[in-house]
Order: sequence, then C-alpha cells, then structure tokens
Amino acid sequence: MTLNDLLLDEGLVVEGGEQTVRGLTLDSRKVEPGFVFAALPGVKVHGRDFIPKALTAGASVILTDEPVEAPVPVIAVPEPAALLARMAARFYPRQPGHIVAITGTNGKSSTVEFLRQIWAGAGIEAACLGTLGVTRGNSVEVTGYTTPDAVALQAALDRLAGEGVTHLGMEASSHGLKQHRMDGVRLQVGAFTNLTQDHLDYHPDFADYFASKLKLFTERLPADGRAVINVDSEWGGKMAASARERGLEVLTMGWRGSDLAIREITPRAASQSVIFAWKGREHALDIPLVGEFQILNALGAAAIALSDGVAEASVLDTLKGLAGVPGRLEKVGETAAGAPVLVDYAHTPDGLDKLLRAARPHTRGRVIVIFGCGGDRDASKRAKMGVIAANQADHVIVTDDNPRSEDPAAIRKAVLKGCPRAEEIADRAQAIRHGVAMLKAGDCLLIAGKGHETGQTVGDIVHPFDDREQGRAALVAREAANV
Ligand SMILES: CC(=O)N[C@H]1[C@@H](OP(=O)(O)OP(=O)(O)OC[C@H]2O[C@@H](n3ccc(=O)[nH]c3=O)[C@H](O)[C@@H]2O)O[C@H](CO)[C@@H](O)[C@@H]1O[C@H](C)C(=O)N[C@@H](C)C(=O)N[C@H](CCC(=O)O)C(=O)O
Ligand SMILES: Nc1ncnc2c1ncn2[C@@H]1O[C@H](COP(=O)(O)OP(=O)(O)OP(=O)(O)O)[C@@H](O)[C@H]1O
Ligand SMILES: N[C@H](CCC[C@H](N)C(=O)O)C(=O)O
Ligand SMILES: [Mg+2]
Repeated sequence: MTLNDLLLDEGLVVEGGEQTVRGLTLDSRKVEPGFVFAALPGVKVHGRDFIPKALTAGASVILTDEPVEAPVPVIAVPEPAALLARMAARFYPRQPGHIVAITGTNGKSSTVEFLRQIWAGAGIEAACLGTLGVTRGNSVEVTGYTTPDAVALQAALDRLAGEGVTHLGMEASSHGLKQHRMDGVRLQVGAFTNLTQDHLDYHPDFADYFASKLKLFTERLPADGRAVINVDSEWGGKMAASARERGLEVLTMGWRGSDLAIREITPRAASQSVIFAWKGREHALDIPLVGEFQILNALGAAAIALSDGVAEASVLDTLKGLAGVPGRLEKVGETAAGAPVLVDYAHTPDGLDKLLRAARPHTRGRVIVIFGCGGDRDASKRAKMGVIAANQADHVIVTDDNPRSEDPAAIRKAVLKGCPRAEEIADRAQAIRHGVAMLKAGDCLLIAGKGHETGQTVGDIVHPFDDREQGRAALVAREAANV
C-alpha cells in the first residue's frame, strides 16, 4: 500500500506519496524499514524526541503535529493521533461488519463479554476486545490495554474480520477516546454503563473525564448510529440527552430505563431472580450470577443485543446460562465449612462499594476484604476506598496492588487514612493466606483489585502473581493445617 493510499480523501498533498508503506507505529522502538512513525505528544515526553531513533530504524515517513526537519516526507497536522488512526484503518482495511463500543467507569469488560456470549448463543460469529484481551470462543489473546493503540486495534479488527467475525463488542476507555485510539473504527452502536471517580491522575478533572467518555456519542458514532444508555445515574441522563441532540437513535435501560426496564432483582444462593421488561413485555428468569452490578451488566448486554434484533427467546436462553467473567466476582473455592473466597476487579470507590454490597446478602457471617491501590494511578481514590471498606466490610486487610514506581508503604498509608482500624499486610500473598486462615463458617473473603491480572508490577518489574492461584493455594494450606 502506498502513502497516497493511506491518505486517500484526507486532502493532504505529500511529497513521496507513491512510496510503499510497510507498517505504522507510534513507538520508535517498534519502527522497521518503510514504516510511518507517528511522533505524538505524550503525557511524559513528545514523540518527536524519538524521530532520530525512528529514522535510524528505517522510518520512511514522519507524522507529527509541528513541522520538523527530516530526510523523509513529514506530515504535520494538528491532530496526528486522529490521522494515524484513520491511516491505520486504511492499512488494515477489514473490520467486523457490526461493532459495538461500550464506555463507562465500571462494567465495560463484563458487558462486552456478556454481549459476546449472547451473540454466540444466537449462532453469530462474535468476539470481544478489552481489558481481558481479544476473546473468541475459548481463546483469549492478551493486549495489555482496555482500548489498544490505534495501530494494534486496527490490526486486531482486520484479523478478526479475516477470521469471519461479524460482531464485535469493544471497550472504549476514556484514555482511548481522548487519545483518538478508536478514530478509525466503523461503529454502529455505542453503550454507556455508569460514571464515577477514576483516572484523575490522567484527566485534569472529572469534567474532562466525562467529556472524554461523551466523545463516543458526539464524535465516534456515525450520525445514523444507535446509543444504548444506562440512565440510572445523572451522567447517563446527560449522555442520552447529548446523543439525542445529535439525532442518534437512543435506547435507555436500567432501573429508570424505558426500553429495558428492570423491575426486580432478588439475590439467591448462587444466582439472582430477575424481572425486567423489554419494550413493555415482562420477562422473569434466574441468572446464575451474584451481585446486582453483574445483573446490570448482563441486562446492558441484553439491551444491546435485543436492539440489534437478536430474538428475545435466544437472549433469555443465554442469560439463564450466562458464564461469569474471569476475575469478576469469580469464586476460587471455599473452606471445608463452606466460607467462599472470591476474586474481583473492584479498583474504584464505586466498584468496591458495589462489590461489598453485593456480598452482603449472600453472607451470614463477616464480609472480609483484602485490597490495595495501584501506584501511578489516581491517588485521590485511595482514602475514599479505605472509607468505603471500613464502612461496608467487617474486617479489612490493606495490601499492595501494582505499586509501580511509587513507594508501596506510602500507598498503603494513604488507603489506611480512610480505614485506620484495618490490618496492614504488605505482601499480597501473605495477606491472602491470612484472610483465608481467619475465615469462619458463614464468612466470605473478597480479594479485590486485580481480578484477572497475572502479575504484580513493582517498579518496572512484573512479578508473576494471580489472586486466584494465591486464593486456591491458601485454601489448600489451610486444609493441610487442618483448620
Ligand atoms: C496515560 C496513558 O494513556 N499512557 C499511554 C500514552 O503514554 P504517554 O502519553 O505517557 O507517552 P509518553 O511516554 O509521554 O511518550 C509520548 C510518545 O512517545 C512515544 N515514545 C516513547 C518512548 C520511546 O522510546 N519511543 C517513543 O516513540 C510513545 O509511544 C508516545 O506515543 O501512550 C502510550 C503509547 O500509546 C501508551 O503506551 C501509554 O500507556 C501507558 C503504558 C498506560 O499505562 N496506559 C494506561 C493508563 C491506559 O491507557 N489505560 C487505559 C484505561 C484503563 C482502564 O480503565 O481499563 C486503557 O485503555 O488501557
Ligand atoms: N455496573 C457496575 N457498577 C459498579 N461497579 C461495577 C459494575 N460492573 C462492574 N463493577 C465493578 O468493577 C469491576 C471491574 O468490572 P469490569 O472489568 O467489567 O469493568 P471495566 O469498566 O471493564 O473496568 P476497566 O476500567 O478496568 O476496564 C468489577 O470487578 C466490579 O467490582
Ligand atoms: N486497568 C485499570 C485498573 C487497574 C487496577 C489495579 N490492579 C491497578 O493496578 O491500579 C488501570 O490501569 O487503572
Ligand atoms: Mg475493562
């Protein structure tokens, strides 16, 4: 493919446009001969600092925001990240025909996975893409991001389409939307779960966080697109109003939803009885998931599929047998007396609150929670999560969760400000062993924050670590000690 092909319809005149482009990247370390190197402004540095390295590695085109001197064609535009995304979409031309993007603070990974199951249950070739990676049937390929960079994303879409995937549910993170990672994606549907505090390390304030999420409806969806919005929060109402203003078809769901209206959710031992109405027609069923938030996610996925025209009977059938999402309220085992150990990915104040509330109706004894907060991430979450844990749990153990470049003790101290009576156990494996050892009949242990993650990042090093394995090992150790 030539550079001119990649710039088709962009209205740009570039010297050397007939040259063949062999690839694109925004990372100088990934440049190969014949590549376009996109030198983008970043949080820490500007990609232009790496242009010499990229040229040495063989970059044959530079895309950036200000004119620079270089011995190869330079394309300077005000929004190079957006142009990179559109060029990547031309370089990797195939995409699944039907793509749904889901945004919101919590529930994206769960909703895209439930949507994938609902589509697959209706015989559709479906996949989902997000924090857990690219999931198709039983195969999961880890990408490392919730919304991968534009080039990685377009390469994944092209491959999925080539493999026959027609329907894709993808997560739209606020980073992804703000950084134009999704600009080349041909979307049909956008969905919204909820909006509460997160990522205030990256977004200067909550308004910027909201504005980034809103872009899905105001900029990313085409004018004839559809929005499926959970309107239980004031933010959902605002998203729906903006989407309507733009002329999108808007469907609302949730306790306050009109198209999919939740009527009743009753917790059972290992499932929940749910009554909801779709377009006024009521359905009652048992969904084999615990936690009200999981039902909201499952019904969010159902609303999307139903609005696509998937048959009601098929959607209901899949909901009745829905499989849980890895690391989201995942039960890893129980003590001999039946006290469960669950792993969850709650890593925001609202997520932790919802998680602890979810456990309560299923627990006769104490709700015990182990959690920490990530380093180099929104520090203002820490004490708030401490307060929530102190208020909602009966026993709190504060430990480490990916301290990254920060001092782990300082992170724990910030969390403990909100829950001064909590136990502090720095080593996460030891915290888990301790939490499991203290379980009595009727108690429940929640290990929160890492979910499906398989590493603990300390400094630049990722140490192998999996809460689920650690939970199971601690149960075996407890058994061996005959507690
Ligand atoms: C905060 C954030 O979004 N960071 C992402 C961002 O980095 P940055 O703006 O800090 O980049 P920078 O280090 O200043 O560098 C500027 C530019 O120079 C380039 N560079 C840099 C070094 C080098 O040697 N050569 C080079 O070319 C970089 O690729 C970048 O384009 O752009 C980089 C290139 O795409 C990403 O790798 C990086 O992800 C970092 C590793 C990260 O941790 N991101 C997380 C926070 C993230 O994106 N999370 C969201 C949401 C998570 C969720 O809620 O689920 C996600 O979608 O995953
Ligand atoms: N609808 C919801 N409302 C509130 N909290 C939720 C909801 N769904 C999930 N959670 C909490 O958030 C955690 C993460 O869920 P999930 O992975 O589905 O969210 P996400 O939006 O993909 O998160 P991320 O921003 O990390 O990609 C869950 O483990 C749970 O604790
Ligand atoms: N994907 C999210 C959640 C990470 C959760 C937690 N394990 C942490 O490291 O903070 C993030 O990068 O902010
Ligand atoms: Mg996610």
